[in-house]
Amino acid sequence: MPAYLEKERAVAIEAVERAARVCTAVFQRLVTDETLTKKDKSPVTVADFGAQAVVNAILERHFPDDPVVGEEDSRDLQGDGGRALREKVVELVGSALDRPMAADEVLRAIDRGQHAGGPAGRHWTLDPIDGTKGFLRGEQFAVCLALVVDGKVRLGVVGCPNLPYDMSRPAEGRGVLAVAVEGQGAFQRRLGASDAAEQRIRASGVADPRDAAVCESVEAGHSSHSDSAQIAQLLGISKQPVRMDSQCKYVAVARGDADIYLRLPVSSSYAEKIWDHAAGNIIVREAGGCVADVSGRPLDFSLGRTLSQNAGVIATSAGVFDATMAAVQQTLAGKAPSAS
Ligand SMILES: Nc1ncnc2c1ncn2[C@@H]1O[C@H](COP(=O)(O)O)[C@@H](OP(=O)(O)O)[C@H]1O
Ligand SMILES: [Mg+2]
Ligand SMILES: [Mg+2]
Ligand SMILES: [Mg+2]
Repeated sequence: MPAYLEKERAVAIEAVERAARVCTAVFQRLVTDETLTKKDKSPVTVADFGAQAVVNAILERHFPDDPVVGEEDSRDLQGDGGRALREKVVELVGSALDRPMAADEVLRAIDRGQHAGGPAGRHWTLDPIDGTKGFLRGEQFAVCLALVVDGKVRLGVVGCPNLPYDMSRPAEGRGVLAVAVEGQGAFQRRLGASDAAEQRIRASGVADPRDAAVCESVEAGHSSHSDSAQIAQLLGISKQPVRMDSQCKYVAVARGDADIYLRLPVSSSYAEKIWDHAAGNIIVREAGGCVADVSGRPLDFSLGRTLSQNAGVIATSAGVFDATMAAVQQTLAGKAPSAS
């Protein structure tokens, strides 16, 4: 009998591998001149669209009935205004899939990501490039894909093209793919390698919070750096936090490079998106770590496209979770983030 989600796992890995290749190819060629700005002010590039089209086309081929909750939509690629960008995306997708796709097929593939999500049945959730700002800076970013069944994340894949495979030996190359299926543990393999040997990964065994390493977003607009400094002080941590974009932070906790990932709300009106957390969440939990929001509640992926009942994210190795939550609550008590 095949293992639970065996085919889904293999297809998700293939999709993330191909999308990661799209992203790195674009970075080499286009990133300098093809940036536009979405309404939410986050930069989005031809690579976001190309990667979403590639992943959705692969998912559709293998699982035609599965809907997708994806970050991007094709609006910026439509009509005369979108022509130049559309042509680049179509060319990119054709070369990534080894077969040409017509423009309308590419737009349709991107818009397969418009599903509303929710508690019933299966859906995938995709962030074609998480950490867009890191991508544009040539730093960390990740291609993130997860499968949600009956409101719970059951499979997650995070591809990190710029993350060293082994942090203690950075000269040995970059490119990590982390994968986890519910109940089966978390693993890493080299991204883009013909040798796809997998290695089990585990969160750290650190027990004394003073020894913990903290990671957080590079962007102070995504997570409060001043609150994290206060939390670190309460925990007696003297080391500076490591700042890194994207769900690479979950991978860092899942393999013990870091012990605590803090994502502390800056605005009370911002709802975290499911594609920003689904894959990383299961990878940390299957590596033996813990994930909750700033109130200690588990992240609820059953409510649609956002984590509307959660605020912020705290992911840690198991031994420092309680102490971290206590310091988070002490720091945030009576401090409501602004509504802007
Ligand atoms: N005010 C805010 N608070 C928290 N996260 C935010 C935010 N505004 C944007 N983001 C999200 O932060 C993600 C990047 O996370 P990080 O800061 O950990 O690298 C972005 O994903 P994209 O880069 O896919 O757009 C975006 O969805
Ligand atoms: Mg975005
Ligand atoms: Mg994202
Ligand atoms: Mg994104």
